[in-house]
Amino acid sequence: MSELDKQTLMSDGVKPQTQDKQPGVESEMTPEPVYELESHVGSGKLKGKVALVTGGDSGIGRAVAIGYAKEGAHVAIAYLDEHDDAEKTKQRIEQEGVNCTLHAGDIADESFCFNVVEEVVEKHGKLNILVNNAARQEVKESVVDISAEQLKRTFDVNFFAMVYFTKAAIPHMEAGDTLIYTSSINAYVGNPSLIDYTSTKGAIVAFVRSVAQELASKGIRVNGVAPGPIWTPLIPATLPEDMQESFGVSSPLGRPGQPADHVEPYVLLASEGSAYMTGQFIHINGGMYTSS
Ligand SMILES: NC(=O)C1=CN([C@@H]2O[C@H](COP(=O)(O)OP(=O)(O)OC[C@H]3O[C@@H](n4cnc5c(N)ncnc54)[C@H](O)[C@@H]3O)[C@@H](O)[C@H]2O)C=CC1
Ligand SMILES: CC(=O)C(C)=O
Repeated sequence: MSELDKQTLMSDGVKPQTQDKQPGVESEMTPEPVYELESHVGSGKLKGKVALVTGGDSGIGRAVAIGYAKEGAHVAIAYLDEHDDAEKTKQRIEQEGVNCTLHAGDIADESFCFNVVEEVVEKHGKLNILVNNAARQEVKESVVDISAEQLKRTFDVNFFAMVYFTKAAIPHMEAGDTLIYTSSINAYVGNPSLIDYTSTKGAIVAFVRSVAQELASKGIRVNGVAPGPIWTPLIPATLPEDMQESFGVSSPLGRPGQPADHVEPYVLLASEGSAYMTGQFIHINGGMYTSS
């Protein structure tokens, strides 16, 4: 049994629970997600680098932000308004002896995205790693129930914001720097109750493959991660309790994923260990989908 299985023992599934606002709050979850493992001992893979992680206050982004700090990177976090989660993450990052800055605001606003990048470069002097990870979702039974407002908001936050951050970051990046995007298993298998969300995740896959080709000649690598069912605030904040009943237990590995399952794959994509990878996606889904 892995350390993660021992710590979480969620092979019976999650206890369905609801939060009344999105983004959800990690400290209100029972059990709280596992975002850090003792088995991840930093070895300076990102020493002196500067990383910006959107959605880095909680869930997958928090795990990645702390993992990068353990590897020696200074970290900036963009998030909407979950200030308690963000402060807790900042405190943990600073325990690693690196700097952390918090940038609260709505990434649907293009000027906010450009300002965050400028603030990061001003404060830290450079930007080496951009993790485009923040997202939202709303369950609807049918495509005909998706309002124009929901469709626009989901694309604004999940896809257009990633494009804004990418455009803002590239002028500050050089050979060896990396861009990383969070997609979803849903982009590969479809999801009839998250059609707009799933479409944004498909757009991200196409975007990564295209930008990777553009930036290869500059030595800037562009990759992504496609998580499966992961126990994060997004779940109680957006999925009805009946959809949480079987969350992750039908995966071949028999449990929901945890944010901590993402740390070392995101470290790999940010570091020299993946020097010959670009335009690729790593699938973290307990074996629920096996392809590229
Ligand atoms: N939890 C899961 O089962 C899966 C999650 N993912 C993806 O993982 C990524 C991270 O999500 P989780 O860690 O699951 O949840 P989370 O709720 O911890 O993270 C979502 C983040 O997005 C940020 N955010 C949302 N709207 C924003 C806005 N308008 N402006 C600024 N920030 C905003 C929130 O502040 C939050 O930090 C997302 O891209 C999600 O689509 C993909 C597949 C499965
Ligand atoms: C699989 C997936 O993307 C969610 C959020 O459920």
